[in-house]
Amino acid sequence: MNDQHSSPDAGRAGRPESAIQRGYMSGFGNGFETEALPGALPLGRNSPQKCAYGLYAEQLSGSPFTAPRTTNERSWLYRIRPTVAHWGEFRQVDIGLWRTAPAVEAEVPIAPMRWDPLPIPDKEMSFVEGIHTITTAGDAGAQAGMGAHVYLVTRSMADEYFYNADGEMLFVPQQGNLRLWTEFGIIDIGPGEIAVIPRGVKIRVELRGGPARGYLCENYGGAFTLPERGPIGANCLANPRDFLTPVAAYEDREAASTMYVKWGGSLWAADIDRSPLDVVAWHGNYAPYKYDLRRYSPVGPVLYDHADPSIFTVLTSPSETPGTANVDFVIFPDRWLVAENTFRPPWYHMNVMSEFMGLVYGVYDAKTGGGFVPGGISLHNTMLPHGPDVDAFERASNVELKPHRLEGTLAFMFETRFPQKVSAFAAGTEALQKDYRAYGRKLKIHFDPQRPCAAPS
Ligand SMILES: O=C(O)Cc1cc(O)ccc1O
Ligand SMILES: [Fe+2]
Repeated sequence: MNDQHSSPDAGRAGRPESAIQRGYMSGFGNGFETEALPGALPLGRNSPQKCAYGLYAEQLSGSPFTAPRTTNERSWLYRIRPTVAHWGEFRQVDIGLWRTAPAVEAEVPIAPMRWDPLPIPDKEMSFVEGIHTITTAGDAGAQAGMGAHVYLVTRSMADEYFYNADGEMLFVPQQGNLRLWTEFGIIDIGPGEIAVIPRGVKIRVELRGGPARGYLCENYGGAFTLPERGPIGANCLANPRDFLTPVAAYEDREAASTMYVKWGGSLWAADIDRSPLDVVAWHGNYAPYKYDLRRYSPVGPVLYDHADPSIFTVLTSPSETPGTANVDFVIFPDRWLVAENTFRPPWYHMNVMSEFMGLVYGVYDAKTGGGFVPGGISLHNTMLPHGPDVDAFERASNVELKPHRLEGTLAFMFETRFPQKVSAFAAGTEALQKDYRAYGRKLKIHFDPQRPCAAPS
């Protein structure tokens, strides 16, 4: 745990070195308020002439000042030093395999693509070093689109901090547990959970236990929010109360450190001499959060047919066009399948949105023939045909249709309005499955003009 201790303990000059509070506040997009020292948060105002404890006030704006109320996001941070005082001389450093849209590096085949899980290397890799971009879409500079990455982490960041100016980051852990030390407090996540770190929020990513692998959606567009529920009403899907935002926790710590910033598609580094995670209190609605995907309450067809996957949207990043998401984060969790006289897995389809999929655990019901395994990735790009593999088709066409519980499974999709470009790394890695492009050709012809009745064969 580095040299943080439980709160508060005496450090240099008898001052507490940190106040490490653990805990979360419930709700989505609330106006939260939290303080790690009593009275650190100014009452009834944002900018007192002098802040309590000699803190500095700083506003972090996630939306334009003038955004409508529903999308207006900002927080007030009361910190030991404002961010500008943590600002060293930045130099551009190697960004490794992290790419930012627009990044046209490889020919994108007009074919479905699939990858085996990227192996976790033996060498030491921090979160910042371990980002492997698979696809990019849109244009980060235009605040549209996303990057879809796999992170491989084998070491904790130590005296290293990071913030992303290019997008907010949605973590989808697949293996191993992470502790996200953020300016706003501490978030622990593992497989089955997600976390969202808004654009500009400083973090230090630590391992809790063994190495970690997961997926990361870098959303360049509008902040993720909950989808409308329409006629579903006030309950089910992802319920706001299950989203958890950490309580304030700060470090008052001097140490030679490095601040990394991803800004304009490049990685920048500066030497700093104090922890920038020095926010003693904060209030506002722009803050990181986590969510346990197993709390998701799916709603689906209870009589017949297969509904569009939008029923499983956990979070959506809207674009300016209604109903046309910059990115949707959609999951395929445990649930009952009960539809009568129905081909229950996903249908064959072509989609104007492009689909990046991952598997956290279990088996995905459209791909029962193997090849889409936990930690793996598939890409079904704009208007490219896809659907169940031959195994899934034959099974689901012939199975006796009793109520069936899909158990121990969690697949997800980053679905964007933009076509996805494949990174040179993803196009060239051994993990790319060369034979996946042909899976559709294994489907048999069942057509028989003499047999109008669709009885199972
Ligand atoms: O292609 C996929 O596997 C994802 C998906 C699932 C589904 O149930 C309906 C449409 C869709 O794109
Ligand atoms: Fe699809």
